Amino acid sequence: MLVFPNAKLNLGLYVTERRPDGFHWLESVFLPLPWTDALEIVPAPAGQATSITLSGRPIPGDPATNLCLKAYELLRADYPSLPDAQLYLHKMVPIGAGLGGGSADAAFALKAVNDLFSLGLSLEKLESYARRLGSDCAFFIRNQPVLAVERGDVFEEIELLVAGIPCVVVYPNLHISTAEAYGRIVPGPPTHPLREALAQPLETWRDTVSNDFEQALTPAFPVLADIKRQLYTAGAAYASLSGSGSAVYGLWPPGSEPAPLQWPVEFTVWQGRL
Ligand SMILES: C[C@](O)(CO)[C@H](O)COP(=O)(O)OP(=O)(O)OC[C@H]1O[C@@H](n2ccc(N)nc2=O)[C@H](O)[C@@H]1O
Ligand SMILES: Nc1ncnc2c1ncn2[C@@H]1O[C@H](COP(=O)(O)OP(=O)(O)OP(=O)(O)O)[C@@H](O)[C@H]1O
Repeated sequence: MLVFPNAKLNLGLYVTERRPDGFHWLESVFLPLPWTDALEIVPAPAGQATSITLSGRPIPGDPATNLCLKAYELLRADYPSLPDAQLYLHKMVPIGAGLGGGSADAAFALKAVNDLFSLGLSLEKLESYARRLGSDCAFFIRNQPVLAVERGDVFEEIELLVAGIPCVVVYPNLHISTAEAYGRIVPGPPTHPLREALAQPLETWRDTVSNDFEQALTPAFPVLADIKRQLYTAGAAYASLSGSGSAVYGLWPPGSEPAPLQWPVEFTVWQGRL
């Protein structure tokens, strides 16, 4: 079975409180972004153990710790009749980018195994497995715009008029560790209530919708502010860091087009529509 795990963007992100377990409460809107990896899962030939073959962008760390394998093993612990499998991951979404790429791979692996081996798991059950693999992971089960609260893994419905609008995402080839980024945050309440701010026209978001990681990370990584400035110069109506960075994105009003932009060769840029 071949699936295409997509990335996500955070539209506003407020880290409101540190929890006793070291995690944080947050409030953010998650949007699916059609920038994808490719993941294939097939039953292994007789006598061959479960394995993963990686291609594309190099993933730091031991392949044995890949989140796709972790997802497979998590289900196998509860469904021992699952056969050995071969996983093939072609990585295209930048890592340590705030785009949730690893979490998407894990969530899509859960969904693919559920379909391939007819486990019959409900979306709620898949979400509860996903939560055990990472805070961002549960979002990718339903993979639709939501207001995320608590650890970023509890969702409320939200109506947004962003489908199809032009978007540019810029990854400055800078891996920011999520744990380290949270370590730089001083939690506090949102400056503007997110749901209300996002109900207003796109052009107003610049003044009312922000990501707490931006202020926390920009002193150490001024390139993030440079990219944001360039996106606004190219006509973006709204620009922001995604998640804990380092990807920065711009959104353009419906019917408009980003002005041509020049980026250093080591940057990776995605341009398309939401
Ligand atoms: C920044 C976001 O991408 C916003 O969507 C997410 O909150 C990050 O989610 P994630 O990458 O799935 O994070 P996890 O793999 O669960 O956790 C990585 C590390 O981030 C920190 N972490 C994560 C989520 C959260 N609500 N509070 C935290 O403090 C913890 O130090 C944790 O050890
Ligand atoms: N399939 C995978 N894709 C990416 N990273 C993976 C994967 N499996 C395991 N990892 C590990 O997770 C780390 C990346 O996690 P990290 O949370 O920083 O980035 P991310 O998944 O790209 O998204 P985000 O920055 O939004 O959390 C990598 O350093 C790698 O060791």
